[in-house]
Amino acid sequence: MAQKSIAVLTSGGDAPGMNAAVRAVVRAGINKGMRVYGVYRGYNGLLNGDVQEMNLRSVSDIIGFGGTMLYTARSEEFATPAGIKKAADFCRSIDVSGVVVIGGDGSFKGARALTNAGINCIGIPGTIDNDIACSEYTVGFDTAMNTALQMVDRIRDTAQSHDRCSIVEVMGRRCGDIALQTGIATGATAILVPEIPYNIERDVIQRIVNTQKTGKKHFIIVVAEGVGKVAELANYIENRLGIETRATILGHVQRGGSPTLRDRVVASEMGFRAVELLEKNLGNRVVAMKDGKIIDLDINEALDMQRVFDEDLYKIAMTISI
Ligand SMILES: Nc1ncnc2c1ncn2[C@@H]1O[C@H](COP(=O)(O)OP(=O)(O)O)[C@@H](O)[C@H]1O
Ligand SMILES: O=P(O)(O)OC[C@H]1O[C@](O)(COP(=O)(O)O)[C@@H](O)[C@@H]1O
Ligand SMILES: [Mg+2]
Repeated sequence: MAQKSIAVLTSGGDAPGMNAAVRAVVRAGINKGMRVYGVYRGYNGLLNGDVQEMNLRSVSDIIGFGGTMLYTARSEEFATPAGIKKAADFCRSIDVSGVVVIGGDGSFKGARALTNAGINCIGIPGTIDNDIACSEYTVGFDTAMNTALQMVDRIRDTAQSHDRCSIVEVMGRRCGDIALQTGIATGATAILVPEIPYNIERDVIQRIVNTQKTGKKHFIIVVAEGVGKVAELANYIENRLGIETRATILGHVQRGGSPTLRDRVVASEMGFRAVELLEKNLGNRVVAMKDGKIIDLDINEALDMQRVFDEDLYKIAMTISI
């Protein structure tokens, strides 16, 4: 029987742990007797023929590195019928029958389109945002949260020294998970997320005033990117309460850095599962986490799911940060 060839690519925003997933795909594939190609710069690599056959040593020493050794991109050309056909034709030209796509929901739509064009694709959730509905965990989330935690702890030191209020915006696109987790872990007086409608007077000002009454003099407010407007909020608090207030947007610092143990382990498990699926000639599936276990499910089912925000955790945060 001819040797099976598969490929692996990273797409959309990078996330710490993507390298660990690439390593797992390459090593598991070779271990199963497959030829494994690394595709550079997301789907663009399939359009430009920018691929390299990997060996066991091609992925040495990358498990602890942030970013992605395969680089990543957002490709407009790929997301067209002509682009998808071109990518599928290129895969056929090098005998690649399956592709592991490590990325977010946009990348999964691309994986579905490529599978429909005849190349089996398996998605692995790789994004710091944790915004993939089908999976309770996405590779990169733990590292990003821990980076945000360290940064907010530092901001708290200076806010405390100056009796100030500090507002910190964290990433997450339309998802408030990084904000919620970071807010709890840093004891934020208020946490604003896009999933929960808020009222500035009730959910920020009143919470600050209540804690002032019990002697608190510095305040951390964590705001999700999907809520934004942190400079306006800082002005509002300063004018309304006379508390000196500073706003910080953490930004891309959250996307970098060495992946945590959790991200390395989950990425390794997910990469291995993706190769097992391709070995069985399955496509159009997404690897995910459910109840702490690695599962896989149909990509259409995955893309149709609606994310559920952890309102119970939000209520706990609001109850104990007083
Ligand atoms: N509906 C779609 N059909 C085909 N390809 C898509 C589709 N949506 C996104 N893609 C491809 O996936 C890439 C990454 O998607 P994007 O939404 O930017 O990031 P992420 O995967 O992190 O959510 C896009 O640049 C595009 O090439
Ligand atoms: O790096 P860019 O293009 O500025 O994009 C920023 C966005 O990417 C993210 O960091 C990660 O999102 P994706 O994984 O979906 O690409 C978001 O939190 C943020 O909104
Ligand atoms: Mg996304």
